[in-house]
Amino acid sequence: MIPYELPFAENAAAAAPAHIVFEGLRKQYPGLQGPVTALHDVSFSVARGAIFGIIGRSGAGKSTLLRSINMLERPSAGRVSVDGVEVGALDEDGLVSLRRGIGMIFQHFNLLSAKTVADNVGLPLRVAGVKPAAIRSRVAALLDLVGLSDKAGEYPARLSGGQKQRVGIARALVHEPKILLCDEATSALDPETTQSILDLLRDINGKLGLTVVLITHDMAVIREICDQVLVLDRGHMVEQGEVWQVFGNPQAEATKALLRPLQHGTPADLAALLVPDLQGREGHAVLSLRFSGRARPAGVSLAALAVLGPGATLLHGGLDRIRGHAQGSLLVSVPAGVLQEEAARAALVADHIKVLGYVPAVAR
Ligand SMILES: Nc1ncnc2c1ncn2[C@@H]1O[C@H](COP(=O)(O)OP(=O)(O)OP(=O)(O)O)[C@@H](O)[C@H]1O
Repeated sequence: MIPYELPFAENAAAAAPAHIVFEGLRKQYPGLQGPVTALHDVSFSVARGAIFGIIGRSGAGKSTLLRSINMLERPSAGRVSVDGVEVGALDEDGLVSLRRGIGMIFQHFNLLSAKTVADNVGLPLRVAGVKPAAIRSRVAALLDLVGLSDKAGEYPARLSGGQKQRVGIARALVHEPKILLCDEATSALDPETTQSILDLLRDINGKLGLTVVLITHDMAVIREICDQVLVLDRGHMVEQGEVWQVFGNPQAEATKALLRPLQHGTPADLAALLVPDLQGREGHAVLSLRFSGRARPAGVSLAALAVLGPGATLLHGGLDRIRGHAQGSLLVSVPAGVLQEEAARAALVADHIKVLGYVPAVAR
């Protein structure tokens, strides 16, 4: 019998035309001990309507790369194009108009404390000379979009971090941008608030068709919201692709290190029991099964797991669903000698299977 499999959708954004293109981007800053190269020959593109994540450790070059999109940082070499226009070649008026089409939100919100929520959101429109009535209606619509209609008259000091970021998002959207840049937008927030802000960003991406480019050092943010990810390491692009692919089969050391906190390692109590072989004693083998989401995107059928036999025990691990691909790892114990590694591989279609060690019967 063929097990029923849930359908899964491939990411449409991956096939969409490029909205932002980076070609051979290099950035050097002057430093006390000579120039610091923050970006080395970075080339990639961001599809229109995608949520694109840039991740890397501190100092990897994320901010420099993000800020090159609206020319807050000018590259030392190479070019950035938005909608086919090279942004480095724009004159002052061109830059003003480019920046109106690119909203930006920040880790520390950058709100003006002496202005109310409504005034913070409306300020860019006032600066642009928009009439007060039009400002009022636009601000009201945006506060409604971010769920803050009842806070229009409040001052930022009386808002929570999540509410302040919602104001930041509303302000970033005043000029109806086509691109939203998010600079560590959830790094100052607790996990629950982070989730609500990511939900809002996804909602805005869907409703307004915005292209979202975000930088973060947190792989959980990438997993939660992004379609595509680029990994930077000391200014070099070390990995790029669809999020499920990069998570399911990371290649670069930097990616593996960034993913480690999210992975189900071997719990310490179990690791303490493991021996390299049983030396003729009875016991269990502990296997690690890893599923990358490629072979069985819809999930791992219980019928496939049943091949491990009635003596098998699921010990630890789990599957995540990333953009329609189920992936993760399971630690299982099976009576030693009953199951050959190759047989398990063939039956389970696990992408990676490894014997971690053995637990002698007495210690189990
Ligand atoms: N204005 C500057 N002058 C000199 N060096 C700079 C400047 N801005 C950034 N750098 C250097 O460029 C490199 C990349 O910095 P960048 O801020 O882009 O990294 P990042 O990945 O965003 O780091 P973080 O996560 O800590 O913000 C670092 O070595 C940094 O010290």
